[in-house]
Amino acid sequence: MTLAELQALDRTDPLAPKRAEFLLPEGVIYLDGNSLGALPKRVVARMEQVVQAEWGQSLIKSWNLHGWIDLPQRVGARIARLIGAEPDEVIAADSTSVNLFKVLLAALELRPGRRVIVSDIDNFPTDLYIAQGIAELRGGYELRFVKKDQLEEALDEQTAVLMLTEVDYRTGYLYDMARLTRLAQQKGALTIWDLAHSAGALPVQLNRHGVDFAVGCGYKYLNGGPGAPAFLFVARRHQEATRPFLTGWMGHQAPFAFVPEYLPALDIRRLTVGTPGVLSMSALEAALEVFEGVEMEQVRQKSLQLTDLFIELMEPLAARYGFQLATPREHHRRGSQVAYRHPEGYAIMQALISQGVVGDFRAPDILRFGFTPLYLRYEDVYHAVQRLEQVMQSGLWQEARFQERAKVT
Ligand SMILES: Cc1ncc(COP(=O)(O)O)c(C=O)c1O
Ligand SMILES: Nc1c(O)cccc1C(=O)C[C@H](N)C(=O)O
Repeated sequence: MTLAELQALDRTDPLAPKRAEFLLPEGVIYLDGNSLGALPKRVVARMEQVVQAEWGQSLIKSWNLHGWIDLPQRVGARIARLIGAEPDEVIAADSTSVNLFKVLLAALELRPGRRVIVSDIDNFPTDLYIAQGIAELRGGYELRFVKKDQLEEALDEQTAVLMLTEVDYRTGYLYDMARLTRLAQQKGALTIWDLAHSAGALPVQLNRHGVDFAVGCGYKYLNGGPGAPAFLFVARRHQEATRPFLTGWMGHQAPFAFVPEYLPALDIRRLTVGTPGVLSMSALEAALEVFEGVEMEQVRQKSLQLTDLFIELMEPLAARYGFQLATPREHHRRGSQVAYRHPEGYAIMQALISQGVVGDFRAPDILRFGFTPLYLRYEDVYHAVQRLEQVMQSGLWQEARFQERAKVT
């Protein structure tokens, strides 16, 4: 497609007006919203209000006056709409890792006779680390971490939990949530889905597929800001039996009764622990307002068009410079990112970033490009590929080869 054709597409794109709701640096094409979402303008205004007016003027009265105490549930309810859940099944809290710890421990308790946790060996490491920690804490568990194509046969009558990330953080591979949930449940196991790379990126249907538990990030496609609170989902049918083990006072039935005995809250609040981070929760709440009036099907349609376009425009470069597509071409197996393998991936990405196209690198050899339909234009995809071509043609990437690796990639 030509640049003029892509600009015409941008003019008729129903999501195009959303871009103006973000603060984006001039001249930068941001393809890393799958790691840290861009800044919604309304977050800036909300921060000003929460800090100056609420904290500054109303001080402690704000917990009631400005609804600080209900933020985790309010934010959870907004996320619920995006992931196919009911408002009372989702709560914002802690980090994804901590939430995974809470729901994995609770899920194992719901399957007491079973001793196996199944996951993908290529899952995001924190998920695997949390399972390792829990297995050590509880003792007697087998961690069955296998390749994607062995997952099905790894499930058996000993399996307590199948724990997966819906979109593979490296390749963008999108799991069949419906099928894997069904297969696990047919064996009597429970499912935990990590939605870090799917919430806000594509339509998720937790209840339609009968998912038991889920967790996810607030700072990627939900744009809540660095270290934004994460969220967790517990299907209503499990809420009463789900035991909290991080039994902090915010998960108590009556936190302000200050009684010595722990009694879990009667609803999903039992999976909260301590005082919510009001500033970051407020930022996430404001960021989620950007999704008002947006249907996830719309987002998905544009996301697939953007990623299709990128793959298409990359074909000649892939052939000439040896980029190997690591992301499935099939729409139903692709998340909202495109990844290429290249032995010089790190240097190439550093050079590309220096030219204003921000993607990232994942060891050992993956160049990763995230596509966020709320603030990306079709035109951006064209320019991103052009700049990559310049980086390769000019040999600029070779200058980055011997640079020291950044601490955070
Ligand atoms: C799939 C997945 N799960 C979990 C995390 C980490 O979550 P947190 O740092 O909020 O614990 C990430 C990214 O950081 C991720 O990609
Ligand atoms: N959470 C991150 C951080 O604190 C620093 C740098 C990157 C991140 C990320 O989110 C990484 C991301 N989960 C990934 O898919 O690689």
